[in-house]
Order: sequence, then structure tokens, then C-alpha cells
Amino acid sequence: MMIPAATPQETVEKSKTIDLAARKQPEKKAVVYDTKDFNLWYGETHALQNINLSIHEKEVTAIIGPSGCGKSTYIKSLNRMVELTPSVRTSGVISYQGKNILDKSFKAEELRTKVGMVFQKPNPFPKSIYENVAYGPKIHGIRNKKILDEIVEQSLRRAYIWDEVKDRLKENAYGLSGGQQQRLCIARCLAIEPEVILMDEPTSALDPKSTLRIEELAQELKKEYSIIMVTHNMQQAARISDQTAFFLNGEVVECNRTNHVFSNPDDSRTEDYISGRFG
Ligand SMILES: Nc1ncnc2c1ncn2[C@@H]1O[C@H](COP(=O)(O)OP(=O)(O)OP(=O)(O)O)[C@@H](O)[C@H]1O
Repeated sequence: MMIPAATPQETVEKSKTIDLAARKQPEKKAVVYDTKDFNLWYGETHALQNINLSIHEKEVTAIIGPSGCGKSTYIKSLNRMVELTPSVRTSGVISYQGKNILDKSFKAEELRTKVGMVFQKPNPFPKSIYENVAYGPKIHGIRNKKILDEIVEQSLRRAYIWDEVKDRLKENAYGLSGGQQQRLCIARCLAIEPEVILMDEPTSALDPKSTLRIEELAQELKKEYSIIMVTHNMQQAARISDQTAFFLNGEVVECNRTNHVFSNPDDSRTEDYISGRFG
């Protein structure tokens, strides 16, 4: 039997279907952290109010907002560091990989092996470059020198500092420049094989060249890790993040794809802040 040739209309319809199938939606990334109705008080100060925020894996999420709006408090809540302040009280839920980390049964130590943190000021230990990176794996029970050597080299390579330090691994980390110290701190963080890296203004103490290197590094690292970065630098947030959350007076005013936040924000307060009208 002869199969009738497709009519021109049918051909158009068919090619439309193929076109739509080929033009796949961008892959939706899994949620790593899901924050629901989260509140935090320092004594009487209600520092975070009804925070609702999802953070996706293998993306850079930028947290922006004026001084005192709660950015650091929020990222320190994500690894429960904030609870080191005795007056802190919280309500709501922060789920990490589906488990509520605020639940009393959830062990903070478990979280700290999965979530690394890099601070505003590079804070290497007063030890050799090697020992700074080997410290975390040693705490986790790795004693074999060959394995430790491999972890140290791999971590320093991934933080793009290996070539600069490979011949001085036994020297004190304090002898490195600020930018090198910050990359060393990132290597120290990578050595524990985290899933998430929290960065609290990681470039604010660095010169423009070192800042650029950290930004490039964050772009590279997001292929393997989820990164949450507090920054005061709008260009930096626009350059390197996939999602941006704008905090103001302890609330999230807007959280959206970075392109959207910077080109067409939903809230006029976001627009005022990113265009430098306040903050
Ligand atoms: N340990 C603390 N005890 C009491 N209040 C605190 C403490 N830490 C922060 N706060 C208050 O909580 C609010 C949020 O502070 P936080 O440091 O999170 O803001 P931020 O947005 O990170 O500010 P910055 O950009 O200046 O670092 C501020 O009002 C601050 O004074």
C-alpha cells in the first residue's frame, strides 16, 4: 500500500513538533536548601523575618542588601554557626537535602562536613600551607600520608593556587598574599569534600586582581558545588551569580534569576538598591 505524502500543512505541524522537542527547557536544578517561614531573633532584635528562599544545586546564589539587613545572619544560619551566639532564637524550617537542620535531632557536625565556609577576611591557621589543607581530612580520621598528599595537591589545584605554592608547602601560610590566603582557605574548604560553599563577602578584603581570580574560581567551582555568596558588590553579583536574593531590614524583598533582578526587578525597592539610590 502506498503511504500518502504529507500535505504541506502536515509537514509544517510536524516540523513545529520537532522544533519544540529540540528546544528543551533549561534543566531545573534540584533544591539544596529550602527555607520556609524562617525567623531569627538576637535577644529582642528580630533580625530575620519570615524568610522563604530556595537554593539550587550547582549554582551561585548571591545575597545582596544594605548593611545590617541580615545577610551574614542568614548564611550563618545555613551551617548553624549562628547558634554559637547564646541569645539566638529561631522559628520555621531550613531544610538541607530534605532534612530540617533546625530540628533538635539534626547534628550540626553532620552539616559541617557537607557545608564549607569562607569568610570576609582570609583566616588561615598559623600553620604551614600543607597543614592548613590537611587539617580537615586529618580531623576526619585520614592518617595515610600518601592519601593526605593527594588531597592537599588536588584541593590546591582546584582552588587554582597549586602552581604558586607547590614549592613552599612547608612554609607558614601567613607568608602568602591576601588573595593567595583566600584561595588557600577555599582549598582548605574543598579538602573536606563539601557539597555547599558559603562565602561571606570573600573578596571585600582583596585587590581587584585577586577579586577577579576568586570570581573566576567561583564560576569554575559551581560545576561541582552549590555556592551561596554574600556580596556588597552589585557588579560581582550580576557577573557571577545565577540567582540573586535581595534582603532588606531582615526580609527577602525579592529572589529571582540574576538577569531578571538586575534588568527588570519586580519590586521598586530592589531597583532603588541596585541603582545605588540607597544602601
Ligand atoms: N551577635 C549579635 N548580637 C546581636 N545582634 C546582632 C548580632 N549579630 C548581628 N546582629 C544584628 O542583626 C542584624 C543583622 O546583622 P547581619 O550581620 O546579619 O547583617 P549584614 O546584612 O550581614 O550586615 P553587613 O553587610 O554590615 O555585614 C543587625 O541589626 C545586627 O546589628
